[in-house]
Amino acid sequence: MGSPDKQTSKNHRLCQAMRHSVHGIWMVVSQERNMRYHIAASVLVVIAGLWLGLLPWEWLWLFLAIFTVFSAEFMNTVAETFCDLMVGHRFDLNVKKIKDVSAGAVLIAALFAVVVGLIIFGPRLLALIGR
Ligand SMILES: Nc1ncnc2c1ncn2[C@@H]1O[C@H](COP(=O)(O)OP(=O)(O)OP(=O)(O)O)[C@@H](O)[C@H]1O
Repeated sequence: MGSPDKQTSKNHRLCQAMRHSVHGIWMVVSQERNMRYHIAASVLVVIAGLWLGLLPWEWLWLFLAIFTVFSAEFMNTVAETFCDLMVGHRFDLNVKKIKDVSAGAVLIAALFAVVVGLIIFGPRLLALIGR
């Protein structure tokens, strides 16, 4: 993706808003290593789900977990970027609190995803091992 445009006014068209949203998604995916780990893990989980033939309600829980983690990572990136904009490399106790709490939110979302994964895949994997 090229250098960002210099627009500071509101979006006037839906396609303009969409373009900026896609740019935002691309920035997180291309710049945040953890986001790429989340995507890789999600792709593996979806492949495993297809292989094991999950039920519709199981897919719903899985996608809820996946998108909860993605959303938390996006908000974490927003918090980190805003903090860095405010204080740069200067140590600040409030910035530490914001960044740590924000990282904690991602961790909680990831734990939720692990629990959902265990509930959905655990019995199936045990059955496969026990064959
Ligand atoms: N300006 C700052 N003032 C105080 N503490 C900071 C500051 N910048 C970073 N920290 C501390 O360092 C930790 C790591 O900060 P950083 O911005 O690198 O987050 P990260 O979670 O490692 O980033 P990423 O999500 O990109 O991997 C923060 O959780 C916070 O405790």
